[in-house]
Formats: sequence, C-alpha cells, structure tokens
Amino acid sequence: MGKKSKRDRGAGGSAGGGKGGGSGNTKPNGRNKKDVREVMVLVNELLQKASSPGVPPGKELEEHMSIREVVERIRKKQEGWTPEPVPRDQCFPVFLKWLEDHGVKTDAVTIEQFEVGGFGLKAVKDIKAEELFITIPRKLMLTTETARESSLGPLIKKDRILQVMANVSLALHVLCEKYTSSSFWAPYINIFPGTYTTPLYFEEGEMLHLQGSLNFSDVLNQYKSIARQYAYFYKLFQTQPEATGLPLKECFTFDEYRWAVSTVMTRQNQVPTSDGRHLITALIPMWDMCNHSNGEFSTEFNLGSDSAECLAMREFPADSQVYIFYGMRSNAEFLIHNGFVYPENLHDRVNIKLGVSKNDSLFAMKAEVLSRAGIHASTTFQVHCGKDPIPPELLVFLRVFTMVEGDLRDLLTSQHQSAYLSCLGRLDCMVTQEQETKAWAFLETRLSLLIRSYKTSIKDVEAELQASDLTYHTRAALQLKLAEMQILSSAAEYAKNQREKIPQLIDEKILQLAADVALTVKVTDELDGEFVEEVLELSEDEEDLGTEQQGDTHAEVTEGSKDANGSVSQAEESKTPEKDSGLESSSERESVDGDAIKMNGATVEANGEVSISEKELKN
Ligand SMILES: C[S@@+](CC[C@H](N)C(=O)[O-])C[C@H]1O[C@@H](n2cnc3c(N)ncnc32)[C@H](O)[C@@H]1O
Repeated sequence: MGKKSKRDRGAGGSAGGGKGGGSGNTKPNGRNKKDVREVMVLVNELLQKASSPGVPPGKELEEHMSIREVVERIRKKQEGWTPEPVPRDQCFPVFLKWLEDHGVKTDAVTIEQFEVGGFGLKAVKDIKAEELFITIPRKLMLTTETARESSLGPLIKKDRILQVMANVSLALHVLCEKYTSSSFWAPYINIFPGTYTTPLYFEEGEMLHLQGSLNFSDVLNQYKSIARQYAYFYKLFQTQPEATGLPLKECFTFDEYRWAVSTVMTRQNQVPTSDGRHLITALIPMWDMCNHSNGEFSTEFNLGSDSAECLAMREFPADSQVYIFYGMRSNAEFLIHNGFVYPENLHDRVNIKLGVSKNDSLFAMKAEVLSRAGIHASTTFQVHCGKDPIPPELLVFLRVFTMVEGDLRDLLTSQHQSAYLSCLGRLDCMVTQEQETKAWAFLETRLSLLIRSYKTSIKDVEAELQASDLTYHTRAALQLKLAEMQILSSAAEYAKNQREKIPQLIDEKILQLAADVALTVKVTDELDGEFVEEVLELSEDEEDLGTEQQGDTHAEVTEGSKDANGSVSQAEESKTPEKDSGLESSSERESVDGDAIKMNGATVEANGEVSISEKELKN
C-alpha cells in the first residue's frame, strides 16, 4: 500500500456535514471562550466521576445517573459546536462514484433501505452461494495503519493509550478525517449514519428498560468507559502540542466522540497487514453496508490482490437483501457493540456467575478439583439458547459443586483423573445418581431465581413489546430482556427434564458412572476447561444427549490456507495481555468491539477489542 501522502486525496471533497457524518468543515457555531472554560471544568468533574473504581453491586445505576448528569451538562454547553448533518442517502451517489473511480465493481449489489437494519445491500441479480460479489482494495480502507500515517500519527506515537487502544485511535482517525474537507475518505465517511442505536445513545428512560437484565451493568460500564475516555481525550486535545494542528481541538464534543466510537464499534473488522503477519482493525467501505443474519463467515482477505473479497454465504436471489455473518455473538454483544438485538440469533447465550462458597466445608477440595479441570472456583458460565443449553465446563462445575467428600477424594487420587474430569463434562456420565440429581436441581433453582430477579414475566415483556409507540432503543432493551429470560427459562426446563429422566437413563445404561467411563476414555487435549476427547467407546445415544461441543465465542485466529495469498498470523491487537479481558471486567477495562471476517481461509471472529486497565487510563 502506498503512503497516504501519495494517495489521490481530492476525490471526496466535502459533502458538507451529513446525517451520514458530514465532513464538518464549516466553523463551529456558538463556541465561545466562556463555554470552552466551563466545559473544561465539567470535563474534569466527568473524568473524576468516571474514573472511580467499581461501585458496590446495586449502586451502578446511581453512579451512572451521576455520570450522565455531567455528560448532559457538557452536551448542553456544546450545542451548536458542530454542523448539522446532511441526510446520508444524498451522499450515496458520490460514494458509489468514488468506489468506481478506484476500481470497485458494484454491479452485483446496490445500497437500499430495508425495514429492519436500516440501509443494507440488495442483490441486483441472482447471486449464487460462494459467488464473489464485492472486492474492496486495502487502499480504500480506514485502518489503524492509516491512522498512524495520518495527521494523528504524532499523537498516537506519544500517547500510550492511543498506542494500546488501536480502535480508539481508529475512532479518532475517523473523526479527524470527517473534519478534513479534503480527506481522501470523505465520500465514505459522509455515508455513515448520523446517529447510532448503541446504548451510548439511550436516553435515561430507555436505559431503565434494561434494569433487571443480566447485562445491565455491562451497558452502564460501557457508558462509563466512553465518558472517561471522552474526558481524557478532551483534556489531551486542549493541552498536547501534537494536537495543535488537528481539527479535534475544536470539534471534539461528547456527541462526536460517541459517534466516532459507535462508527468503529458497529463497522470494524480485522484485516491482515500487507505482509500478512498481523491483524489490524479496519473499516471496509461498501462491505460494511451488509447487515447481519445467521450463517457463516464468507469474507476473505486476499493478500495477493491486497483486497477484501466478499463471497455470498448463501444464494441471494435478485432483489433480496444480501447479508453477511458478523460472528457467534450473543444478543447482549449485538446490542452493546452493534446497537441491535437479533431475535433469530442461533448463537444467543447469557452469562451466569457461579461460585463455590468459601464457607463450604469442602471449598478447598472443590476448588482444587475445579482448578485441575481448568475452571476457577468462582466464574462466569454461559447458558445457551436452543436444545443444548449447558456447555461442558458448566456441567463439570455443577457436578463438582454437588460432590460429596468421598467422591472428591476419589477424584483427587484417581489414576485416571484427566479422563474422569473430562467425563464430568459429558451428559452421559455422572458421579452418582444422588449427586446427579442434586446438580440438576441446583441449576434449576439457580436459573429460576435469576428469572425471578427480572421482576417481570416473559408474558409481560411480550405484551410490552406489542405497543406500537416504542422507541427503537426501548424495543431493543425489551427484546434483550425477553431473549435472556427465554434462555434462562428454557434452560431451567431442560435442567428439570434432565433431573427427572435420571432413573430412566440409568436403567437404559445411557447414563453411566464417570469413574467407569473414564477407564475407556483417552484424553488427548485439554484447553481452558474445554475438553477435547477421543472417546474409545461412545454411547450410541450420545448425540441425542447433546454432548456436542459448543462453538467457541472468543476471538480465534487459525492458520490460513497455505495458498498463494499466504497465511494469517495471530492478531496484532489480540497479542496484548489485555486482549482476553472481555466485558465481564469492563469496569476496569476499555474495549470497543467489532465484527468478523474470514481471511485466506482463516476464520477470525474479529472482536478486535483492545483493552486497557483503568490505571493506565488514569496515568
Ligand atoms: C456494518 S453496519 C451495516 C450497515 C448499516 N445498516 C447502515 O445503515 O450503515 C451494522 C449496523 O447495521 C444494523 N444491522 C445489521 N444487521 C442487523 C440486523 N440483523 N438487525 C438489525 N439491525 C442490523 C445495526 O445498526 C448495525 O450496527
């Protein structure tokens, strides 16, 4: 890829603001010295409030309201600081011409507005499964590399946070380019939505509809993180000499920051660097107009032609919407990072926290057994939608949690310990009948308690959703709550059924003692509590019992096919120690999440999240 300074940078020009993210090259109105001074005072207050360590459970909403109150005062002061947007659809023709001028063929698809998902791509002819329908060269992409090569480069070089949080630097890059009228990417940036539906845009009342949701604190944490980042960068732009020449000094309002962050969160992906050695975060024009549906990854990065190639994940008849698959995300992840809930989501799941009490007289033994299985004594487990809601690691936990002292001792001294532990993650194994009954009863009770904590019922939420005057955000909040409750409720029903059919399964020899089965199992690998096993003698009914492994939901980079395009190596960002922090610890971490892409045959669920500890942010 040529250096940015050598690019054709005259193609876009300013489309003049734009609901789709206009370039904003007009002088901001209403920005006077007094307002600027007052905003700085408020920003200091915001930084202090949003940097406080986690609050005790039950106090998160109070904290959120206090942060939101300062944010709203800042937003009020900043009214009129940035230009009004122009409707994005007016900018599509210039965008399509820009693509064409840079060699992108768009004869298979066109941009169209749809009832669900807003704008998307429509097939203009029959597209066959696996047919290549769009190719986007790297030179058109906005990436963390182009950020470093841009006017933002010196600041990225200097600021530790921008170095570590690649996608925050991408968000600021987008913002800088938006306010640079001669930006090469202006035709692209002008078609971005003017606002988003991520929870960062939820009004106070809309946010409250998420109360009771298992993900409420994650949503509040996301808001807190973005508020903290905003305050941090606002101060930085006012004080750092490296920021002097940047348009950010004048246009960096809270609204513009949440817009830039949401742009990146909802559209980002990962592509390999030109040498194929690292993955970097990128915004891919046109390809990112595809909405999501269930399916599989179908985009590859061709290092030979240095382009992202999007293949149809299934057949798309002419005039139908062309979808891609964003990855195996839960609806909570979709809402928090993409601003929508997908009721048909085949990969939906909820996180539940379970732990062995330190007051349990068998705590030490249980914690030891769990640790040998790669499971912490207090951890978060996933409960899935569909017919196999309980993943193996949760099953192991439930069984160890309900084991009696003798069984724990037997397991700890067993010669076949690994195999035994592996069997505990299988539905066709049990420790004893009594323990098995206790394990499922415990899960059923625990799930029922969680359902009760919503203080509403599935029926009531369904009824609320019938109202025709709900805002998009309120509907999404209710849809998320409903999806969570449905997963918990059907998993509770599943646990009840499992418990009730224990005697019958034992009679039919479908359910056997784990200690016996362990003698017939050779353990070949053991990964973070996920058991990969080679079963020498499998029960015929194993599939019916749902012992299949659940799909991995974390970022995964596998070796690409060794073709002419080369292979893809471990993600640059994902090598950072913060990478695996995830949202469960988001009170301490920053992250901006993205979608998924398959490159050179390498499947990448490109969460693209870059996180940083709160301490570092404060420094
Ligand atoms: C990569 S963009 C796709 C293009 C986008 N619709 C637009 O108008 O620019 C991702 C965004 O599209 C919307 N979206 C994608 N798939 C969706 C779906 N299945 N249901 C609802 N919204 C969807 C969400 O707002 C999401 O953040």
